[in-house]
Amino acid sequence: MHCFPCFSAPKSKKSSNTNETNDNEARPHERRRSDETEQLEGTTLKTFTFRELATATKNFRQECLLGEGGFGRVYKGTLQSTGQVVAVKQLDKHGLHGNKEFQAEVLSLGQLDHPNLVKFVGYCADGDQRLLVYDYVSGGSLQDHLHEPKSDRQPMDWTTRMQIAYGAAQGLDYLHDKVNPSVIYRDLKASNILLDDEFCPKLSDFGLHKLGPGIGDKMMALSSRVMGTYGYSAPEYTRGGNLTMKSDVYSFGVVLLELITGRKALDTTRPNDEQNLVSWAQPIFRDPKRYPDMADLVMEKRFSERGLNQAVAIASMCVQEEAMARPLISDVMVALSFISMSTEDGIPTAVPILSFRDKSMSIALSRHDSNLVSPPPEPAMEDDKSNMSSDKESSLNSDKEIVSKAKKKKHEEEDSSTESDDGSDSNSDDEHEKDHKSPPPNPPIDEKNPAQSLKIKYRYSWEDVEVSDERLSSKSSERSNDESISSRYDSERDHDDLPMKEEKEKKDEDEEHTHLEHIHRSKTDDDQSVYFDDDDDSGDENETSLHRLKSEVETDSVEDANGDSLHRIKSAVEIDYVED
Ligand SMILES: Nc1ncnc2c1ncn2[C@@H]1O[C@H](COP(=O)(O)OP(=O)(O)OP(=O)(O)O)[C@@H](O)[C@H]1O
Repeated sequence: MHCFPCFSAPKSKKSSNTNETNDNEARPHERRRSDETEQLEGTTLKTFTFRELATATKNFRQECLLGEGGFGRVYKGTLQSTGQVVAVKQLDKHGLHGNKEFQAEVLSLGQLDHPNLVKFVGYCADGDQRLLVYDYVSGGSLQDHLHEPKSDRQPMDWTTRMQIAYGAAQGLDYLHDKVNPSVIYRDLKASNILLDDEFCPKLSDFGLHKLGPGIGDKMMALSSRVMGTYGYSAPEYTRGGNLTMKSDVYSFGVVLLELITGRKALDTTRPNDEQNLVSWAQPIFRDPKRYPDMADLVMEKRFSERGLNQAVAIASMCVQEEAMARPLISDVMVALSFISMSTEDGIPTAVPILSFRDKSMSIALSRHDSNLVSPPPEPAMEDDKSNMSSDKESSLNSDKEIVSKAKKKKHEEEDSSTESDDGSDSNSDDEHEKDHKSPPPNPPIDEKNPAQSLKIKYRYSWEDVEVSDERLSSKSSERSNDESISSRYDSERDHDDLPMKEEKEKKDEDEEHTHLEHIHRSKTDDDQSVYFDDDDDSGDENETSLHRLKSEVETDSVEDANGDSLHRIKSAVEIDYVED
């Protein structure tokens, strides 16, 4: 039931123009035939004939129909040539685009590859038929598991739920942060999160909006696809169609709430004030004592209260009305990595190792240097003398690592707008905007709003953990203006100062609604500790305990086979448990 997907190095995006060859004009050196299926050189993407897919799906027989969504019907099929089981999506004809446009879009889709995305296998553009072929994901959707469970199935336990949330966050983070140009998911919801046999989540339906209804079908587009799904769509999106990555974060928050509560995003069978999950949850967010009441009853309270509090806090941050106040999905992902590893008592013993040797990380480190956009280095380029290398290898060989070190991931700054949009949209007058065109001002802190104050502490600390030396120095000054809490805690530890302690207790009281708290403790530029406050609101003042998270970051550059300079980052995170 456990799934610890690791990152795959994203592929460099090629200009889709180079692949806009019409099927009939295919040049022999670009394609290789295998029966009727063709594989595009340089990709794993295949082109299929209509006949081949008709055979695979028994002529699109009803018994093979998996369901029908906004883009068309989906059939289960078996490819005759390989025996591979696939899902074949037959796009509705009203949304048809020209062959070249279609091919450009699917080729760009074919570049997306991540363990938490449904694998796109290939496509068919035959006459007026447009079909997309995906790996078949056997476990059904999250919607099925949460809201239409089979009677012979055990209800999903807490850890599985959090691992699904973590995996989905990784998939979304990949689309937002790891591919260039970024992809806005647009329609994240429980029915679009498919689960394999081991409950590993795979996001489906990503990047399809360009293949949906065309310009002539604008109204249809607005009503059925662009506006997303009611209950999941961010308020700014439903109101005015303003679509950003933060809209995806909102939808993610709704899914996380569904996982926590077992309630549907929209449930018209419930009383009026409970039909919309977010509206129902909002007043509870302001009253943490009620958090345990939110939990899905089928879990029979088999979860740690602390983990629950943290998960609810994250969800509350994601579904904030104000888009700018929502966290980046990368922040959410890191937070969930800890919660998803929690043991029964809520104390994480380990976090998964994540590998970063790709261009995205280089971009993150040198955000303004476009020359750094280069392919990922070959795996065995340089002897890695540090013990991080063995950690990395083991992460590749095993899905689950119980280790004390873990790789931390990068965070984009709010001003990384150069990567923040779906470039496929960039040359269109599409309805969404760049997520961050300029460094956004921090929204004013509303101390009465626990979600907001949580967010601010949280984001600052994570940025500090992972920034490079160069960035850290600039962050230090920023931090010094905003370190009321950290300096308070630091002084307290260093000097055991009684008045300060009293002040802390008062502060604790003031912040009794804060459940996920990260506090800076910077030692050197690349050796920092961050403390997770484990206060579970048990009321026992003497049992305050903290997880110490120590981060070490190392960077270097190496040359690839072409002599191009590649930047690498190695980072380790150590967690230990300290008594306050
Ligand atoms: N790769 C896949 N493997 C297994 N089942 C799939 C796959 N892709 C889609 N399905 C199933 O096919 C059905 C239709 O899926 P589709 O994504 O087209 O629509 P939807 O998610 O139900 O609705 P919407 O289009 O509004 O997102 C769903 O039951 C879905 O779970």
